[in-house]
Amino acid sequence: MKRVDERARAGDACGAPRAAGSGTAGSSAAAPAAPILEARGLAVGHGARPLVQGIDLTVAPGQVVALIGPNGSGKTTLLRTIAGQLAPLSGTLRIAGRDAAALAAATRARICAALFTERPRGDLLTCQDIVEAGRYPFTGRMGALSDEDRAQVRAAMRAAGVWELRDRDFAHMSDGQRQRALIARALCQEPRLLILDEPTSYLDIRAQLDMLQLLRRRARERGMAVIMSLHEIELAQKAADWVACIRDGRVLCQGAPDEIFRAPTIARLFDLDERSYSPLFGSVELGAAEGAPRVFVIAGAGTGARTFRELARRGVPFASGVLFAHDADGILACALAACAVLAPDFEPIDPDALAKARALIAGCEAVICCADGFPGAAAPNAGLLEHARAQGIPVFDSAAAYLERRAPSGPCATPRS
Ligand SMILES: Nc1ncnc2c1ncn2[C@@H]1O[C@H](COP(=O)(O)OP(=O)(O)OP(=O)(O)O)[C@@H](O)[C@H]1O
Repeated sequence: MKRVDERARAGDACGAPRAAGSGTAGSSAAAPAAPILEARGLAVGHGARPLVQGIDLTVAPGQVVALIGPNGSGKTTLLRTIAGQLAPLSGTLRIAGRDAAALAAATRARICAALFTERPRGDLLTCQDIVEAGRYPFTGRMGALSDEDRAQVRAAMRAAGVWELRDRDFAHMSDGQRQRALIARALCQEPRLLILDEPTSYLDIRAQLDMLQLLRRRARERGMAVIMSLHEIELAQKAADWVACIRDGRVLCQGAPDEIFRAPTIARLFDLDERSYSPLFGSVELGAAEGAPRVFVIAGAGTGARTFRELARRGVPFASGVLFAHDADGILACALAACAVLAPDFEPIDPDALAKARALIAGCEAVICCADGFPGAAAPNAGLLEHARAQGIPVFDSAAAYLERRAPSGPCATPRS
């Protein structure tokens, strides 16, 4: 148990760790713990030609680092290099303070566990047999498990939610169940550095959250460091302490999630329209329907979300306003509306914004009013409803009501009083 205790102390000493990275973000005031992984000027690739180069990355004990970037950018290649499956092309790579190239396989296996997307065949093996393989770096030549090893296996299987499946034929488990078993195998290896390639693949949303919470707990309580690639950027935003963005053969930028998950950075990394990414929710929307607005939606305080999404799904371009900029409807309208009229939060709505909204209403075939009322600073929006009625523009109370009465290809057929 000495090994575990020492590691736990390393985690405690680490506190809330922060990687040095390449300096794109600020630095912690606390003395940094000795890094478990340190790359300087590292180049990785499959042949002589580097795929990603100039990689400066530091991972401290207890830290969860996410690699994000488009398909084929080299995240797996970097992880395979860290795991020792590929040799670095140039630069330095140090693991637990030692040159990674000089680490014997057995030594590396006592420091690092890795899980990639390939699956072991597992013919004639049970789920527990597969997980037990994670203890082999610590067993003797014969591979006999001690009571302590078995306890570690049981604890890891329980933590990963596969203890109940221990006797199942591994080859006949579902993809998600196998993924959880392989995570248990990696965890029972008690790595100081856990290397995971797309660990959330195959997992349902509940299992994804459970797994990421488990990793965070291990990082916090035992000082285990994690470096993983993630395609779900909203999960990376929530689970990682540090995020490295890989694209165009380099680490485009790296930093704490608050620094990375901003619309311009994510839009540039994935070639997205800036408006479609919401840093507040960490989510990506499908985007606005094309064309001039046909409907004007009066909403606010989250009352418009269903209507916005329904119109977007049906390909109906819409405008909305006047919305407070950081109201949930204001944020969503920025992504889904052809035109959103916004006002500063908690301030009286500016007459210019109201005039703009009235002009948009005049160009629409219908108004959908989702708002229950117009309290406080939203009071002037009541005038928009009156304006629509005075203009003879039909008013509906939901997207469904509007879509039902709309002529298939023309303007709205039946006005609502
Ligand atoms: N064994 C290999 N030999 C040669 N090239 C390879 C090999 N494996 C991957 N590549 C290439 O290296 C590039 C980077 O692949 P890699 O799997 O590292 O990207 P990734 O960022 O993990 O992608 P994804 O998000 O799609 O999983 C790709 O162009 C890929 O075709």
